[in-house]
Amino acid sequence: MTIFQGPVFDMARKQFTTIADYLEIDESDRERLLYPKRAVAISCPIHLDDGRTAVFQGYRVQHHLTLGPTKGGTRFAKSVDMGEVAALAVWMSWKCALAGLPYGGAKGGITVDPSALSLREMEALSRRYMQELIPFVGPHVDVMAPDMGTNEQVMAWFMDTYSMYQGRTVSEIVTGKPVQSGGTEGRREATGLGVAHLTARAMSELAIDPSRATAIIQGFGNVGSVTAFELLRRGVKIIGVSDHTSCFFDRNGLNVEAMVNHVGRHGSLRGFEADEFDPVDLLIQPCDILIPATMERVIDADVARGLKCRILAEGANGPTTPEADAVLEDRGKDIFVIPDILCNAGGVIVSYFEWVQDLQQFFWGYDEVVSRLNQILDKSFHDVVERAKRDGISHRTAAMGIGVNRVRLAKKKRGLFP
Ligand SMILES: NC(=O)C1=CN([C@@H]2O[C@H](COP(=O)(O)OP(=O)(O)OC[C@H]3O[C@@H](n4cnc5c(N)ncnc54)[C@H](O)[C@@H]3O)[C@@H](O)[C@H]2O)C=CC1
Ligand SMILES: O=C(O)CCC(=O)C(=O)O
Repeated sequence: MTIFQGPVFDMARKQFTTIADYLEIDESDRERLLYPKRAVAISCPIHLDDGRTAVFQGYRVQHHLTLGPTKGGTRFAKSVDMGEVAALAVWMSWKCALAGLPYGGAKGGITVDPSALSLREMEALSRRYMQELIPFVGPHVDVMAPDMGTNEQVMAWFMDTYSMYQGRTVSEIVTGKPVQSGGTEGRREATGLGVAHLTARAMSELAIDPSRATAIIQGFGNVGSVTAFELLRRGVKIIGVSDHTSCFFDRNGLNVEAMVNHVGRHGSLRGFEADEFDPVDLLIQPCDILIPATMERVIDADVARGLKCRILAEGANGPTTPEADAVLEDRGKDIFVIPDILCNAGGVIVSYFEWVQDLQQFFWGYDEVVSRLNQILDKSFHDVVERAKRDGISHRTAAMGIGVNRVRLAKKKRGLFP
């Protein structure tokens, strides 16, 4: 019996079994690699604007501490539970190892609909969450960052709350902060920039001309909107976009800039245009590039059978179920998959740069950040594609295989005492 349960953790467990079989990892070593080292559950009471007190459930899971501090985002969403954040923490470990970062994986969050909170309530909840976690985090223990439902402002509140407790500014306690508060140039855009950069690499592998390519993007938050903008800048036509409120599709291309402005003013795509598309059908429309940038498990076996894209670039974490992966395998690899732990690694890579800059109090310019980001992404992309070709395996198995093996070797070298 384990506290890590539910469909998302099951998915991480199934994927791990596939990788452990591929790497021929001993049965006796498997649990040590898969199960998180630490998991904290907290209650966060806050005063609501109407005077009532509400208690929100929060979590933080630290998957392994073998390579350095743990690292990963904080999610505010209705779906958050221990199983979901544990799976996301496990994926962070493989992601960091694939990119060669000196971190284990972590993830945390609060079960809440952030759109139902006022700004004051959001600040109270963010500060209370960090305050409850102070005994369990630290710049060399566990370093948080943004994820779904959180942003630069939430990171600034986290940093301020931790710093007040320490009696000095500790900017290296979280990443993804505003540049004005010790953040790095480029972190806000990093995940989307990385998704677009790797999508361009995939287009070049498949000899697709960006100026003739079309893309559909599910999710128009940090990752989805920056990816849309960056692909557009590279000449790709964005024909489909959705968020949790609305869905739009136009073969002639959507006005991405107007959409970004609308979301900036209204918080979502609701009311952008009257002419809406059925979100259930969006993912299976013909296009060159499909980018899921929302929740886990949106591409199940049925959706996978219906996909008509040539590149599946996973901006989200865990968008494709293991059953869908099996369908994609059966389809004979006609879709070039850029798996999540490779595709969306730009965020944590630039978070690493932010942490390093904060520790040194020596800051880099935007061009340096992006050039170092692209170097790491290019190497990871090359490693994954070559490993997949060499061993006749999927890109996901190759990416996770590289990540899991690096963690396994690090644990093996350190040994187990007594
Ligand atoms: N922010 C980051 O740096 C990173 C984020 N990710 C992953 O990318 C994904 C998106 O994260 P962010 O963009 O940061 O979140 P966000 O909170 O900025 O945006 C989320 C977007 O998804 C939409 N959405 C939520 N549920 C939906 C549904 N059922 N159908 C359609 N749209 C839906 C929301 O309306 C919003 O547009 C998540 O899986 C996250 O874990 C991965 C790596 C880094
Ligand atoms: O920037 C980070 O530390 C983590 C980003 C994240 O949560 C993710 O890659 O899923």
